[in-house]
Amino acid sequence: MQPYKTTPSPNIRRQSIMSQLNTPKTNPCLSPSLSTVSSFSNLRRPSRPRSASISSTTSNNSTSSLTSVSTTSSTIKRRIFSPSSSISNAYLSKPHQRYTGTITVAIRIKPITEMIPQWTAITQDKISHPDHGDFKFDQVFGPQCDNLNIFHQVGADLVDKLFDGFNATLIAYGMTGSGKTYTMLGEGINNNINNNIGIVELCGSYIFDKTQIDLDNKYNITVSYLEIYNEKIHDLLDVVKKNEDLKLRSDPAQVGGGIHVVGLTEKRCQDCNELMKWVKMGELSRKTGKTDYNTRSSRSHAIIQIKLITTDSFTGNIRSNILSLCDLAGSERATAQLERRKEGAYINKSLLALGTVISKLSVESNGKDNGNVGSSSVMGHIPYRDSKLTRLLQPSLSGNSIVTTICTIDPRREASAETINTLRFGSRAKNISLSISRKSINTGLASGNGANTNELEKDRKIKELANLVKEQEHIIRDLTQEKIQGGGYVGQTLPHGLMLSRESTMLCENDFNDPNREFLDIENKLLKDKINNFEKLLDKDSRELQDTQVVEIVDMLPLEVGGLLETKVQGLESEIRQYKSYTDQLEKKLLKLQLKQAQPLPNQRDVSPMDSDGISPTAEFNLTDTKELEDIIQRKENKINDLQDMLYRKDKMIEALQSAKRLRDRSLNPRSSHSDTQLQTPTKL
Ligand SMILES: Nc1ncnc2c1ncn2[C@@H]1O[C@H](COP(=O)(O)OP(=O)(O)OP(=O)(O)O)[C@@H](O)[C@H]1O
Repeated sequence: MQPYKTTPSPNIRRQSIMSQLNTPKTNPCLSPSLSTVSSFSNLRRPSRPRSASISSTTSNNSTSSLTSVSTTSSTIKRRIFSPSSSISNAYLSKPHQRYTGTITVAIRIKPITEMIPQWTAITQDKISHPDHGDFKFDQVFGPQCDNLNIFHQVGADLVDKLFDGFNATLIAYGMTGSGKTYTMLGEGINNNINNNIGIVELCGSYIFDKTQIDLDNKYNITVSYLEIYNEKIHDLLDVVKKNEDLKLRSDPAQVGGGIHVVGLTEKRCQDCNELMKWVKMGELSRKTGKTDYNTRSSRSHAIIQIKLITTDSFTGNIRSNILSLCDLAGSERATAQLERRKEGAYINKSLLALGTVISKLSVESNGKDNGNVGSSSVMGHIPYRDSKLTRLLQPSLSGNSIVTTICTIDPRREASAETINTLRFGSRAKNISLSISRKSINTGLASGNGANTNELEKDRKIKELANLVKEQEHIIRDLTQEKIQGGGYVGQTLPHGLMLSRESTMLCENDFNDPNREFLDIENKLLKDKINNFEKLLDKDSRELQDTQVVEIVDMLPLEVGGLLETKVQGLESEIRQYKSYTDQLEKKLLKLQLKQAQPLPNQRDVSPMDSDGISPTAEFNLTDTKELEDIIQRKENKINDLQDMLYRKDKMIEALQSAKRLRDRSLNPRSSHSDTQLQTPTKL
């Protein structure tokens, strides 16, 4: 196979990558110069990896061509994938519904100045050790391999799957200083050297390149960047809260498939430059430090997530998929520095947890392969919760994502123990089988997907608010035309919560030159009259509410209400009794007065003591003057009328109280009192 060069030759540029990948060639990454120390017999480029297979028969992989373009920085030669019909054919073809295979594992050997020790024999997909045996992988990248080549072999495929509707995860794993960050982010991302751009940027370029040539779909791309430092999750894109420990929440509706980092910043990107701007910004916040093996060692696990939201231009259907790019912190032996030791303990602990999870999943997968699915020996508990790292990777490792792991190794003798560990990790991961279904498409606003819903919900809210603003503008215009006077509406809440301010009403008040004003005044008055009439009618309606209707309402009330009514009615009954005795007295007094009125004027001997109402009969009968007598009679008559009025009112009150009593009875025993719906005549007083 022809080596991939940093600046591809023109014929490579125009040549389909897939056609290169499918041609059996010598692995460019295993230079013959290494054959003196390693076994390079049978070095042939595999026809195309490897463990994964697509259940559908139509198999189209990435077919993009290369081009070399200058970026804004003229010193940096950046390679992106230019549009070509072959690309569009690749991902516009009918996507597969299911992906089955295993985790793809590639090994990357770091170049070293010294000779690679004799203890290894390296082939295209195998590393052999005299003591530890053979470790089989999907791909072994030799020290000559550059990031672009690695991207072709493992990265482009993941991006293609992302566009096919799968989630995809790429994990860089290896000991400190072995080249994980170099692989993921390239050389000197922090000092803009960028001679050898990393997988993240290459994936980003490819993603944006793909979106540009696809006229059938619209794309939204966001990026998030977090680190797990000393078991705390930090948002690397939030400079203010970058040290806040973000919480994890289980949410199956999430695009990634179940674990949601609460409050994690997502930045929308228009192109790859913007995406890389955020990545570089995040890198500045990432915790680094000097270790025995690496002058700028990443002290945290970092996960960049690129979310691709695809909207079908014709149907409006929406789908979200995530590409997770993980640059793990490196495993290391204890160091003298206290700070590094503490970090190292956290790193090692979480890597151990990841190793355990991988190991268990691997055993489980082997069990399945051996037909032991369901057997308790193989279906053990997977301890995802042992670390934040495994928790975050849980959705990816448990079947929500296609996973590729690049294990970086440092071939120096002194790192051999770590190298063996890494190889073991890689070969276990390779055993893990995946069966991933393509993310279903969400139809428009009825999306069931959490993240889509969020996006759509936001769009819907924006539309709703824009409509509201328009509506409110109309209301303001209408109100202004109606020339609201005297601030009658000030402070009132109008439709949709619009509060009319004093200023806006002033505006209306001050405009007296409107020719329609008189007409509007009349119309206003008519409307007010109408309201009054309606209010009266409503009043009448409530007064005329029949007792039978009330009974129906009472029947609907819960039984406990009966108890409350009972207490209330007992009070009312006692009031009735008091009123009754009072009205009895009044009646007697009235009778007495009526009798007196009917009798001839008494003489002085018949003088009665002063009445309790303050009218002294004595005073009356001493008078001889007829006019005065008439006055007295008149006053007596008035008094009688008053008392009769009072009696009438009492009568009504008793009537109401009795009605309440009946309601009480019915609510306590609704069935038996159904028949008794007629109003009883009030007690004759
Ligand atoms: N394939 C490679 N080619 C050239 N240089 C490399 C390669 N891999 C790593 N290096 C160099 O080795 C050093 C350590 O690499 P890097 O920081 O990527 O390691 P790491 O695995 O991320 O370590 P840590 O876990 O400590 O962060 C860097 O200076 C890097 O440029």
